[in-house]
This record gives sequence, structure tokens and C-alpha cells, in this order.
Amino acid sequence: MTAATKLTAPEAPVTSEGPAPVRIRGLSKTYRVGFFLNKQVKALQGLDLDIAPGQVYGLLGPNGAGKSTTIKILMGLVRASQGEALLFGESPDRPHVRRQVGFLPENPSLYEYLTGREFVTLAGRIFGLSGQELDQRVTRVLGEVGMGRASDLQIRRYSKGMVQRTALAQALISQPRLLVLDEPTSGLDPLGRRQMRDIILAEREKGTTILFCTHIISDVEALCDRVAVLVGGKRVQEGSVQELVSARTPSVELVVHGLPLEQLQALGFTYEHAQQLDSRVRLRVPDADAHRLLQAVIAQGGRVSSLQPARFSLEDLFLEAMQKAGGQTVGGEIQ
Ligand SMILES: Nc1ncnc2c1ncn2[C@@H]1O[C@H](COP(=O)(O)OP(=O)(O)OP(=O)(O)O)[C@@H](O)[C@H]1O
Repeated sequence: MTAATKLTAPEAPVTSEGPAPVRIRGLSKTYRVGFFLNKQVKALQGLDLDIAPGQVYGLLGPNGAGKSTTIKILMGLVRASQGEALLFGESPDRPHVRRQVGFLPENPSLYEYLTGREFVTLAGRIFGLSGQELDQRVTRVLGEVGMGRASDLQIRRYSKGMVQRTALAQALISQPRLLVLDEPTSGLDPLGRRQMRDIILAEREKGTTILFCTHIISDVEALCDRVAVLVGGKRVQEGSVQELVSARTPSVELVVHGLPLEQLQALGFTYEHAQQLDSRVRLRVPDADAHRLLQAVIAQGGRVSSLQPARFSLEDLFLEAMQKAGGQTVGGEIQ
């Protein structure tokens, strides 16, 4: 038995609400690739992650960072090479654990000749639902995802966004304690994205724990309690969105006219950001340097048209984390 298939973890923390919905320790995954399977892609390298009951947790990372691999291991679709991944303190393979989880895969592929209603009904039957309760739940979840009216059309006639919404309805049909969503807003129009966000927030209100992965930073900012940033299969940042964003030293953004970027760079300040915009230059410096920079710009004959506190966003943090990861931004490590 590999470490990944351990059925129980005696050391899994048990809170008053029971074991953590998700606990990952030292998780690694190496895929074998190449014609002779003689190359390896390190998709995950020693990942640790804990998700507490009721949390909305975002896995953020560039393409190929290992987000889907993490989710597939948690859903029992891919075997880990090392480490353990537990749901509610147990192996994801156990049927009673799986019954507590709703899963929306990336690029869901549904039975095309069924209607949306038939498909979601089938999913409900697999979860052991039947009769009036099943019919009522199907109607309710289809309504929630905005598919009430189109639910009697065959899925092969659906757009990508309609398929995504129907797949979400099947994830919700069992009223799961844990919802795992792989790129939930991909393929959705702006209205669909808003609806998806509203559904996630409504599920959170009900106390559902939610793990979702994305590279859409605004979704994480709008929805998540906590976030982990993955780059090249490693966790490079983790914390509450608020903590990560506010732990930064304050900085100030200035817009300067009348001096070229090269001249400003020669002043010897360390700029967090410097960009030439037509005849203006936008600069960002630590708060402590702002006054001296202002004086230096005026002394050189420049003019400052705007000076305001810069809002450090999750996007800055994300870009910074990718830079710190040594420029490796896309895909796992290939050997
Ligand atoms: N079945 C597979 N066989 C070989 N390599 C794979 C396989 N699945 C994923 N990989 C590789 O593992 C790495 C991580 O992929 P993964 O799909 O987990 O990343 P991701 O963060 O979900 O990316 P994206 O945002 O593009 O969906 C990538 O380098 C990818 O090429």
C-alpha cells in the first residue's frame, strides 16, 4: 500500500465539528512522460494543506502549478507518489466519504444524449435519492444554477457555460458537506460568473466547506477565507486573503510628468513598480521613500500629478510569488 492509500490517519486533527474536511501532508506526484516513459514531471512536491470546516479555500496558481493534480488526488482519480491526502480524516476512496463530497471537474464531460434534468436526476439516484425528494431537489438545484428553463434540452445542444452549470447542479444534488470545484468559473459569461460566485457564497452560508482552484485572482479575493498559492508543485504562499494582503509594508504610487523613466531610475530609489505611460511615468515606492522621491522629482524639474497609497492586491502577491519561484511559472519540473 502506498502512503497515499492509507485509510486512516490517527494524527488527523479532530475539531469540535469532527476531523478536518481536507488534510494533506507531504503530498507529491510524479508523472512519467515521454515515448519510453523515461522522463518525469514533478507535478506536486511535498504539499501540505489543511481546510477547516466551513472554510472557502482557494488554490491559486499559474498553468501547470499542480492545482488539478491536488484535486484529482483528493477525489481518488489519481494516485499520489508520496504523502497522504485525507477527507474528513479518511481515505478519499471510502464510499461513505465520497458521499459527503460534491465535485465539479475541470472541463466536465456529461452524457450528451441526456437532458440536463435527466443527467442531474441520474446523479441524484447514484447518491441514493428517489421519488418526490429527488424530483424536488433536481428542480431546486437546476434553478439555483440558472438552468431551470433549458433543463429539458439534450446536453449536446448546450453551450460550454450551460454544461458547466449542469455539472455544478450534479455536484450540489447530494447536499455535500465538502464541495470541490476545479476552475468553476471557466467558460462562463460575466453573468454566469456572478451566479457561480453567488452559489459559492450561498453554500458557504449553509456551512459547506469549499475548495476550489482557479487562476482568476478576483474570484479568490471575492470568495475565499484562505488561499494557497502553488507554483511548480510547491506551496509558495498560504494564509487568509486579508493577512496576505495586509502583511505588506505600505507603499505609495506617484504619477510623474516631465521626466523620462531613465532619469527617474538614475535617482537611486528602489521602485516596486516603474512604468512609462506616454509622457507620464507611474512609480511605486515604499511609504518611507515617498517624501524624498517627491523632493527629488521637483528638484529635477518634474511634476507630480498624483500621489496616493497603493493598494497591495492578491495579484501583486501572486506575481511576486511566481518571481520568487525562480522564474518557473508554467508546468511542473521536468527531469
Ligand atoms: N496525466 C498526466 N500525465 C503527465 N503529466 C501530467 C498529467 N497531468 C498533469 N501533468 C503535468 O503535471 C503538471 C501539473 O498539472 P496540473 O493539471 O495539476 O496543473 P494546474 O495547476 O491544474 O494547471 P491549469 O491551471 O493549466 O489547469 C503540469 O506540468 C502537467 O503537464
